[in-house]
Amino acid sequence: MPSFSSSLSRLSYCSRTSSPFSSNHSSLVNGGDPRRSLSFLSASPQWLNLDELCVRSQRKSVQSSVVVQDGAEATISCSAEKLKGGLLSIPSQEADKVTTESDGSEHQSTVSITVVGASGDLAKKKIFPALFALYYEGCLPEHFTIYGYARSKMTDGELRDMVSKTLTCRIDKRENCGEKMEEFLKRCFYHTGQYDSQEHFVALDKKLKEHEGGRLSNRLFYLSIPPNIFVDAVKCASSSASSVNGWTRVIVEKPFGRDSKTSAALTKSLKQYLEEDQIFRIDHYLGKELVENLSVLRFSNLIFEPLWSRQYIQNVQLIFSEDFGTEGRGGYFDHYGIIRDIMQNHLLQILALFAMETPVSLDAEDIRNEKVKVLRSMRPIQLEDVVIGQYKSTNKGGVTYPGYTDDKTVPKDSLTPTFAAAALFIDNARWDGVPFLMKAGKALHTRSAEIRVQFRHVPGNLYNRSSGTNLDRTTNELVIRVQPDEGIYLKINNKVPGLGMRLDQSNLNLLYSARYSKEIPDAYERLLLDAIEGERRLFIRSDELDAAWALFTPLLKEIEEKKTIPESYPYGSRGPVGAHYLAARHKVQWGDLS
Ligand SMILES: NC(=O)C1=CN([C@@H]2O[C@H](COP(=O)(O)OP(=O)(O)OC[C@H]3O[C@@H](n4cnc5c(N)ncnc54)[C@H](OP(=O)(O)O)[C@@H]3O)[C@@H](O)[C@H]2O)C=CC1
Ligand SMILES: O=C1O[C@H](COP(=O)(O)O)[C@@H](O)[C@H](O)[C@H]1O
Repeated sequence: MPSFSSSLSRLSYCSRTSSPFSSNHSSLVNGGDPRRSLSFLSASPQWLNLDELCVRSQRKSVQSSVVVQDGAEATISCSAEKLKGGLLSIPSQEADKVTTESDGSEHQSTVSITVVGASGDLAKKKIFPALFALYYEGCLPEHFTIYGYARSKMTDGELRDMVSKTLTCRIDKRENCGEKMEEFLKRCFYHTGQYDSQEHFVALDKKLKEHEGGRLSNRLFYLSIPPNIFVDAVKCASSSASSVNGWTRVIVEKPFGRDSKTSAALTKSLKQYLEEDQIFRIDHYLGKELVENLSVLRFSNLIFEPLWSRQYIQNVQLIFSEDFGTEGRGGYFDHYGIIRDIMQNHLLQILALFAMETPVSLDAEDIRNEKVKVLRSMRPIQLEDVVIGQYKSTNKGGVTYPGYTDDKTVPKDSLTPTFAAAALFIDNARWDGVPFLMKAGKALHTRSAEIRVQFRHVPGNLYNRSSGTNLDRTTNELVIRVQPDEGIYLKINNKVPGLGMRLDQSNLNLLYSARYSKEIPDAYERLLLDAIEGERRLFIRSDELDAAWALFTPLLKEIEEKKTIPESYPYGSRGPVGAHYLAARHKVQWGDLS
């Protein structure tokens, strides 16, 4: 089967790297006036013409040389307002370039990645392993350095020991893995510092410069720290350790506030030190393979797009469940609860991607514009359309599973929901009246995340008369299984083979592990690579965030003010029964339970 791709996307996992950071490569876009055509080297070549570059760089001071078609250098200069806080002063895409000097030599760029909060759980579990996977796949630039930054005292060697314990080799590619790990670890360093100390960030800057060796330096900071110290760290990183000649970007982990007000305050504070296009708000669900595939499924298959509306779809279900509790994260979780932890971000982002209109292009801004429109068209969520639950201790097979409030970091009288189900509506022409049901819970019977699309019944019920099959009960269902066992299947009705006429329901099944031998990259790999490349499509823009909080804040406030008591459910169960009544009120049956 031939594979295909657009010029902006990866052909396959990291084939976009086959060139970019290591080779000199200049070509013409536009096909027109060569002086208006710029050539940049970035992982997925991002072609910009001069006008576009100037538009993107507005409010920034830009003056730099670029390579044009004939190999000569041109200097571009767009008007500029000076930036605050000593932040970067040239557009991100530009800093990925390799400039050909007049003597033909190359001035290569380098990327320094600082994991702020490197001693923490997320850094160990996800960030360092993802960076290693990118390195292993040849996705990182030739010149890169990784710095861990945290208050804990550690030497480079101790960081390497810590990191090496969580690095894994891909199942499908074990050759040279040990060697690659060694090479990778040699590129990892550690700097001890406080998050609010300019002095400590100045010292970091000095070390980064030594590694950058005078190259064009690009810097990525990953804030893997609790949210109350985001702003301190951004302030110090931007004023004391941002790049002077390349881009500086900051990946911010959730939670982005806990309601509209706190989220707006966080955005405002971050924007004192960063431009919006430097802020990469991560929602790791957007980096999951099957979530990425959602738009491909819909917009590249003629058979789906015409059905994607209220005319054919009866309801859509977005389901997240985990078969473990808050173990170890109770302190964080109790302040947020499942609605903020999963629904307001992960599930809502999937909903927006699912329901958006066709974007003008696959450009980040075009996609995010469409997502925002969906979020802003959503009907305020009514408390009666929501069920909340909290898991309680249970004993199964002689094993006692703890209840949520048994966690020592959780107050005994906590009303924080660990489960929620909700019916949401999009009041626009495409989705009028279609319930979008969300369900998210911890300590349930299984770990899974899926999108279920239940279609309307076939009118006429022809087979009811001849074979007793009530097609109203066996409607088509499209299931996109995000995890585990990534796959897409469509439930269809078919005839049972034989001389009689009996109907059955079967699955047309695309199971990824059967179809593709290559291991699916972790979401953090995709997102880190995108951040390095300046691809913003899978990151949350501030207006998206505002719209998401505008939808959930009144509901959260009402639940908290009314001190709504969550329905309890046993650890390891299918959640509170209230979720079934909620679905039934909207004439829906949860697909994962039928
Ligand atoms: N862990 C996960 O699975 C997920 C985490 N996140 C988010 O990612 C971020 C990091 O998560 P995680 O690694 O679990 O967080 P941790 O609680 O492990 O914190 C990370 C590091 O920050 C420092 N730190 C912790 N508390 C404080 C404090 N009160 N004041 C100053 N420094 C502190 C510690 O480093 P030191 O003491 O050495 O300075 C710690 O190692 C958080 O925003 C979290 O919400 C998001 C999704 C999933
Ligand atoms: O953001 C979060 O996600 C994890 C679940 O992520 P997954 O990729 O393992 O499905 C969840 O456990 C955590 O509570 C939440 O903060």
